[in-house]
Amino acid sequence: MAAIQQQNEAQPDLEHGIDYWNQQSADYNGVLGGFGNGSLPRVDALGSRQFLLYLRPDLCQVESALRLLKPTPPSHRIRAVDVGAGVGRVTSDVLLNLVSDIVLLEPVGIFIQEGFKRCSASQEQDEPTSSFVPWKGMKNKTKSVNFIQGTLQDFDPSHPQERTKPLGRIGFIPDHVNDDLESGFDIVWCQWCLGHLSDPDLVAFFKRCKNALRDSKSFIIVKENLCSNADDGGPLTVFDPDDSSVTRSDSAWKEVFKQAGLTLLHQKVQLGFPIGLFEVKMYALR
Ligand SMILES: C[S@@+](CC[C@H](N)C(=O)[O-])C[C@H]1O[C@@H](n2cnc3c(N)ncnc32)[C@H](O)[C@@H]1O
Repeated sequence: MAAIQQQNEAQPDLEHGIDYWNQQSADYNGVLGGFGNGSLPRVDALGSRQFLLYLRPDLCQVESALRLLKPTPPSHRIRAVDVGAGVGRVTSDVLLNLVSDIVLLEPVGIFIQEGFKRCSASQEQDEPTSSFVPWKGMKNKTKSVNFIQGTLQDFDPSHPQERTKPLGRIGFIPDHVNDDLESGFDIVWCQWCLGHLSDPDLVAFFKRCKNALRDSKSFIIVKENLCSNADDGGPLTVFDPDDSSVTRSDSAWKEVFKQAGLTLLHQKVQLGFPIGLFEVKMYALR
């Protein structure tokens, strides 16, 4: 097993990370480090949707089936979990376009409350109140978002409500809500939050996610910043003391995937982001 080189010895600190995010504004600008008002959110969401549809072209059919079969939803509902979800940006702009049920996990109170508020408001109103993409399927209650406050370290997607604080479900309510939550996920979406975990915590988290995949078509998506590999091409991480997170190189990510027993199905660099940012890559794993 390759040793991961670090530019310094510091490791992510859970409380420091959460304190940092508590100081940011509960909006796209806050969760995107000041890049919430330009093209980045739209480019990011389009890249993510393309990546998902490459892996699961059938998700388009789920969307059209939901429209055609209203008000009776199709028997096979596609379920995703959006972890470290901030104000629900990925949920609203990526996942609700393509899947039927989402569990949104976020530890920071101001972020998850904002996501919950926007999602509730979209049930009542004909048009979204902001320039955000509407929460598709919320108004007619064909889709659902389940809000859970908790950390990646504590979260077990096989038992989403253990060691977390369930805040409520908006939209579609199945007959057996708890059974539904415990029956595994088609997609686990992890974006711009895994740097808050040390390697051992991340490996353990991935193993729990792998166990919670619903079937042979299910996968985990990791969309994260990359630093350069070490000079010899080996894994490297860079620590950021501001938010107490690590940025991993491509080799460092692949080393962690290997330790977690995950197979890489597909990978793609996100294009079109402003110059000067870290490279961002999407990995699909099972
Ligand atoms: C850069 S924001 C990204 C939010 C969202 N994934 C997005 O792409 O819009 C990082 C998020 O990670 C969350 N976070 C930080 N530490 C965490 C932890 N230990 N467990 C879960 N989420 C965490 C923060 O609260 C914040 O919402």
